[in-house]
Amino acid sequence: MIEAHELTKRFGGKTAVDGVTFSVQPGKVTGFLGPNGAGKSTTMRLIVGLDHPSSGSVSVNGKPYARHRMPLHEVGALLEAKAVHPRRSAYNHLRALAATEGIPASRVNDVIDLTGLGPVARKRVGGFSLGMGQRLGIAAALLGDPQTLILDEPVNGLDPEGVKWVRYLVKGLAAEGRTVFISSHLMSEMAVTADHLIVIGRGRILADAPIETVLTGGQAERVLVRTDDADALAAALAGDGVEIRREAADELTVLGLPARRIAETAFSRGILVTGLIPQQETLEDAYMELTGGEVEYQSQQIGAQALSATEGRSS
Ligand SMILES: Nc1ncnc2c1ncn2[C@@H]1O[C@H](COP(=O)(O)OP(=O)(O)OP(=O)(O)O)[C@@H](O)[C@H]1O
Repeated sequence: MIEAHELTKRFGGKTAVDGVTFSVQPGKVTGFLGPNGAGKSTTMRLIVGLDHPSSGSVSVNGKPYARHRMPLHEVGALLEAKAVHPRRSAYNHLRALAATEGIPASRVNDVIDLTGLGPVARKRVGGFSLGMGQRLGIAAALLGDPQTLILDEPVNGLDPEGVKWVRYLVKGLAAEGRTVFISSHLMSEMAVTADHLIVIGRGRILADAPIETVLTGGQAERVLVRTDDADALAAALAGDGVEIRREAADELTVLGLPARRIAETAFSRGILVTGLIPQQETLEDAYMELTGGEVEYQSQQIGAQALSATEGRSS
């Protein structure tokens, strides 16, 4: 389990992580989702002690990372810019790492097999593709068979087969009861991988909830209804906590009532319903709603800058 309390990190005048409090539970995949510059990598670096908090605290399995005597056995981390000697082979890199905590060579071979690195294990890491480098980072994270896994953008640079492999790997690790914390800016990937989501924007937590709750935005149910008598149905459905929007002459959006209740009301009044379609927000919609104002570099601003630069040239 990972527990952060009022965790803050400032770089000069810039607050990268702004008083975040959250916990990452064992037995499920927790996605850490946010736009570029949101503070995901900084938070993960703070968890494993690569950066020190300006204030607040964070612990892994009950203690700060640095206080674990055998950290590779407790926490496996894949973080960007991992220092790997480019002239060393993947096998030797993993052997050296394993030696720091007395991990046997057989385990090195196991993680090489598990991550599909076998054919390149004796090659120099300097010549690795981004995807192979990611697999090596994941192999290193798994070396100590840790209870907690922290993976920063693990699918970055992987081909579709690799992306799928990571998905099944992390789900399998969580199913074994491990704590899995995985960052991404890819909403679509998180939608099929994570059980729980922590959404961050400009260093602050915007949502911390099961994935289904984030998908529905915690909002009332929304159902699109097609009917031959929209006026009569709207009148029959009106009530406390119910919002009805007229979309077209024969179409209503009803918020706050389940589809079955709408069908029952229509049936009891003899109103013909020709369509009843529960609307599910996509994770992308939910994410845009959550992070809309929290993006560090808004695309329209970049557009506006480009436009003014063009105008500058033409004048
Ligand atoms: N060492 C540093 N010195 C100064 N500013 C930093 C440093 N590390 C991160 N930042 C700033 O802190 C903010 C958060 O960065 P961070 O890398 O944690 O975000 P992120 O969510 O991981 O983004 P990305 O998806 O782009 O990696 C950014 O504004 C970044 O520029």
